[in-house]
Amino acid sequence: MIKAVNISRNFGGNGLRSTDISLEKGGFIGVSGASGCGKSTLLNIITGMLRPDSGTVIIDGEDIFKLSSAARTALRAGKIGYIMQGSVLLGELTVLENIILPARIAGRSPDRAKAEMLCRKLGIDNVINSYPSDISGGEYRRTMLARILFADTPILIADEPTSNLDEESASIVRSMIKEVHDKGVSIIAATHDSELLSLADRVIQLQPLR
Ligand SMILES: Nc1ncnc2c1ncn2[C@@H]1O[C@H](COP(=O)(O)OP(=O)(O)OP(=O)(O)O)[C@@H](O)[C@H]1O
Repeated sequence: MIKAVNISRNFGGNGLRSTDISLEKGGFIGVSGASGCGKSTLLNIITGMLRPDSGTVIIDGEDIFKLSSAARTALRAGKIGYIMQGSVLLGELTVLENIILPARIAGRSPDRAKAEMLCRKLGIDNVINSYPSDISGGEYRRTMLARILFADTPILIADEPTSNLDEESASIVRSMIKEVHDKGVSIIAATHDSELLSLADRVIQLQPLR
C-alpha cells in the first residue's frame, strides 16, 4: 500500500537518514528510535506532508511527489488517517462536531450514530457535547483518534499515539489500534511505547543522522 525507497531529509545536520519502508495490506509496522532520529520526519514524508531530499514514495501505485499538491492532498484524505504530533481540535466545536468535521468538509452527511459508538468505545461518550477546553488531555487525544477512525481510511499512520497519556487512556488507544488492525486496516505507528510496538508485525529501528 505504501512503498518508500531511499527517503531522506536533512535539516542542517539533523533529520532522517536514508530509509526504506514498505507497508503491505493489513500490515502493522512499528517505528522506534531515540528522540530526534527522524520518526515524525519519516511519517510526514510517507503521508506526503513533507518533501524528501531523496527517494520515492509510492501509495497504491502513485508516485505521490510527482502529483500536484492538490492531488496529493486528495489521495491522502481518501486513503490515510494521520494522527500527527501537535494536531489540534477546533475550540469552537464540541467533541462530537470535531469528530464528524472531516466528513462534513468532504461533503458527506456524517453518521452521528457511528460517531457516538466510537466515543463509547473510546470512553469519551460523557464529554461528547463538551468543548475541547473543558476536557482532559487524555480525552482530547482520544477525540483526535476518534476523528481519524471515523473517516474509515484503509491506512492509519500514528505518531506517538499513546505518549503523555495516563495508563487507562493509553490502554484504550492501544486496544482501538489493535481492533482496527484486526479489521484489516494497515498501520504504521511511531512510538516509544513497548506495549504498542509489541502489537506490530515488524519494527523498524531508526538510527540518528549523526
Ligand atoms: N522543520 C524542521 N526544521 C528544522 N529541523 C527539523 C525540522 N523537523 C525536524 N527537524 C529536526 O530533525 C530531527 C528529527 O526530528 P523528528 O521530529 O523527525 O524526530 P523524532 O524521532 O520524531 O523525535 P521525537 O521522538 O522526539 O518526537 C530533529 O533533530 C529535529 O530537530
